[in-house]
Amino acid sequence: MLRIAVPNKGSLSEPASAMLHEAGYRQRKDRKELVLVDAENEVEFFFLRPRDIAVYVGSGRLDIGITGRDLLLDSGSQAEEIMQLGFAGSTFRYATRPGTARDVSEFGGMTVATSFAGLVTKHLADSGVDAAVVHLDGAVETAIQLGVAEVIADVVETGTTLRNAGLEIIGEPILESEAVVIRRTGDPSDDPKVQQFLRRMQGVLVARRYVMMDYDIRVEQVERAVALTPGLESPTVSPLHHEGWVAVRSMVPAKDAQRIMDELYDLGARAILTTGIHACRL
Ligand SMILES: Nc1ncnc2c1ncn2[C@@H]1O[C@H](COP(=O)(O)OP(=O)(O)OP(=O)(O)O)[C@@H](O)[C@H]1O
Ligand SMILES: O=P(O)(O)OC[C@H]1O[C@H](OP(=O)(O)OP(=O)(O)O)[C@H](O)[C@@H]1O
Ligand SMILES: [Mg+2]
Repeated sequence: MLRIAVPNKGSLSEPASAMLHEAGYRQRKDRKELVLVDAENEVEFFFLRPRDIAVYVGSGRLDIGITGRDLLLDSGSQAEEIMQLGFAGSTFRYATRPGTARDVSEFGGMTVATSFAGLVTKHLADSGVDAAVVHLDGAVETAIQLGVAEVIADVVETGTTLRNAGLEIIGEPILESEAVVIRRTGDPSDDPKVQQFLRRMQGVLVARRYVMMDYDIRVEQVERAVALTPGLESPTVSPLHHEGWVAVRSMVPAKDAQRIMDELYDLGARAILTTGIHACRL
């Protein structure tokens, strides 16, 4: 059985379970369930606090896990990223009240409040800045107002929380984060069970990002049309009964589909159809 750690709470939890469900795995119906065996797929899921996942995987107790890159790096565990999952995207940044500092280099002697003390301590040391770090569990934006720190370091998605607290971002992002699959550092990369899991997850990503496009076009225009729809490998081109015409089938990025349909139409393509992809193995 492949033993997989899944976030049980927070921003990572629901999208992780949704993705696993789309990949054909059983998921828990009750949020209080801590362990779930999916016998058919020979997988056992452990629903754990997002912060603890890298610890379990890094110690080798669980084979792989889903967590955030920021949590992985903060934990200092012996675990590494093996796949990006494209959700829970955020940046990790410093912020202060306006006028406090223009750059990280000016944080010397100040206190930085954060829930990611490992990450921040390392970043300050790497930047050669001597600042104190105070660890808080959450809602760190309020720490400045309450006089616990002059600087905070926190997850920023839209920036709304920072704005509402009257804070401004300082310096470049410490890190760009998203949900990732992790394994213990140095574990063999060719474990067939892990490989199968990753192929399934990859299939979900592709099914979410691409649509299938079909169209008919005159033979003389095929090369120009195919340049617009190169597909992942190469488009399928089949003869039509109507002489001088061919049918083309190709995967295109969902976000570009409408623009590509317009451009194909202008090239003379007709019967242009897009259909969703439910699952795939590349
Ligand atoms: N607003 C957000 N947008 C995108 N990702 C986020 C956001 N907040 C947290 N994350 C990501 O979620 C992970 C943190 O998960 P965790 O469950 O510890 O915190 P949380 O989502 O803030 O939940 P909680 O309600 O427990 O504070 C990190 O990888 C972080 O980058
Ligand atoms: O840039 P934004 O879109 O505003 O999102 C970022 C905020 O979301 C998370 O907070 P959460 O609501 O999880 O509270 P927490 O601080 O207690 O973790 C994170 O810690 C930031 O505070
Ligand atoms: Mg939070």
